[in-house]
Amino acid sequence: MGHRDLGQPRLVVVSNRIADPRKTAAGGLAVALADVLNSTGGLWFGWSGKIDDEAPQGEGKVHVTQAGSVKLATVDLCRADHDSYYLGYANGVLWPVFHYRLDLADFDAGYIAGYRRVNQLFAKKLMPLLRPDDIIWVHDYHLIPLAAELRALGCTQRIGFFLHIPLPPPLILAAIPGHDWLIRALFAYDLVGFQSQADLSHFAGYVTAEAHAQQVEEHRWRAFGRTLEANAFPIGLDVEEFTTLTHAPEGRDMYERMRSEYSRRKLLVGVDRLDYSKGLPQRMRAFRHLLDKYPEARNSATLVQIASPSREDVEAYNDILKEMESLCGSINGNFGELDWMPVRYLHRTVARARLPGLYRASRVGLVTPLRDGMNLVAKEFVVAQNPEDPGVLVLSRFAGAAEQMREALLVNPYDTEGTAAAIQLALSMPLEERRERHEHLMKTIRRQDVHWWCQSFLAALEKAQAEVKGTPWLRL
Ligand SMILES: O=P(O)(O)OC[C@H]1O[C@H](O[C@H]2O[C@H](CO)[C@@H](O)[C@H](O)[C@H]2O)[C@H](O)[C@@H](O)[C@@H]1O
Ligand SMILES: O=c1ccn([C@@H]2O[C@H](COP(=O)(O)OP(=O)(O)O)[C@@H](O)[C@H]2O)c(=O)[nH]1
Repeated sequence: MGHRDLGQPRLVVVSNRIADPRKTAAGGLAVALADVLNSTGGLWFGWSGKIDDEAPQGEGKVHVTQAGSVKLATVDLCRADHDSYYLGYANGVLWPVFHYRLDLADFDAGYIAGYRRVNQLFAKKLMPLLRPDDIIWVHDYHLIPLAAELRALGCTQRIGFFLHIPLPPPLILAAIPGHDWLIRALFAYDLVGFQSQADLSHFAGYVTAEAHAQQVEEHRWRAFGRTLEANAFPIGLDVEEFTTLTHAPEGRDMYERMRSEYSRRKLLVGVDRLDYSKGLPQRMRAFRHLLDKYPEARNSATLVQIASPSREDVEAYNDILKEMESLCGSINGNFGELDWMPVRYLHRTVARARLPGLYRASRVGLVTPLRDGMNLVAKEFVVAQNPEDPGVLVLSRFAGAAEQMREALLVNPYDTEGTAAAIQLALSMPLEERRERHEHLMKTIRRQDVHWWCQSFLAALEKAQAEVKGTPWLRL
């Protein structure tokens, strides 16, 4: 995909997390959007990552810089806004509920006001930067009401929304106090995209049952006086970029080092943010079961688990760190030998440039979330493999990626024995079967890459009927 031509609408991307698109970032959303904007150019607007203790509530300084063909505009947040919007509502309410974890949600009534204030702030700061023919693409659960706030300020441009995380079944969604407000806000967009068909069907179920929406065409629903298009657009990788990274000096160096360190053993690898949705304790228990039940794995399989620190100020994340340390410690204590430690656990972020070498040196990739919007690590692991001697992906059926990646070994991460058996199968899989599975997975990953994702979403948005002028505006 080349830069958007003169005369074509400019792409404006809005997301909470932004990154310099010329550098690598951790977190699937920032990685994917940097890849997209690097090839299209445009404006990327979001939170600066800074907290300004001087700023009053609902206010923040805007910083504008140029990064190659991308203009970056970022806003600071004051502590109270950051805490109620990002830690509170986005990551204390929406994240757990959208990942089916009502038990972890903190329905503090104060959070929603901060969430709304920051969405209003984003709308206010973005408006003056917009051109009449811009096409605006808003990302993720932090910014669901942004289009409605922009519309309230007179924005008539096309606006699309993509949800990177799962959308739960209607009755789980309906547990959020004010859920109707959130879904009503979605109808201010012209197009809403989801990661999977499962998410799309939950959306259809919710709007039909709770908002009495009418389905007017295959992918169009009418409610609150507006018609909205919704569809599934599974996010992909920049396969070329990741392949280049694999063969770059840093990738090769990492590969060589891992191979020589583990020349006598088979490596298993896990790379995740330390998040309860990623199923890390369940993975450790499955690995422990493997060592217990399949003695041939002892002294011959080593699991390298990277757990990148994440959202440490959100209460629901407190326990997982201790649980992981205790599980890894007890596995090493019980099964380790003087010359072999079963688990190498790193509680830190590893630079993305080093990951392909680690993936390529591993016989098994473990991607076993309890729920995940997509999971780009699953795709990265496959792309980094040597096609002549590829490793095997063990993938949770509850990751969005499982809808596309049927040739992985699909597991139920809650089933310790079943997951251990799949790991054992992966460790002993014959070369021919590994090659066949890898070839099929690569075909899908190449066909539905990040450029396909971006082009198909934007093509649908450009076609979506502009119903903005003269629409009686739904006030939130
Ligand atoms: O920004 P953070 O709070 O540090 O969190 C990092 C990102 O996590 C989530 O990523 C999701 O998007 C990925 C790409 O589509 C997808 O593969 C993954 O399954 C999702 O969990 C979150 O949705 C992003 O907003 C965060 O930036
Ligand atoms: O220590 C780490 C951990 C993760 N990542 C990257 O962060 C992204 C994680 O995206 P994913 O979709 O798997 O999950 P998310 O963290 O966005 O929920 C992937 O590109 C990883 O390569 C990284 O660079 N270093």
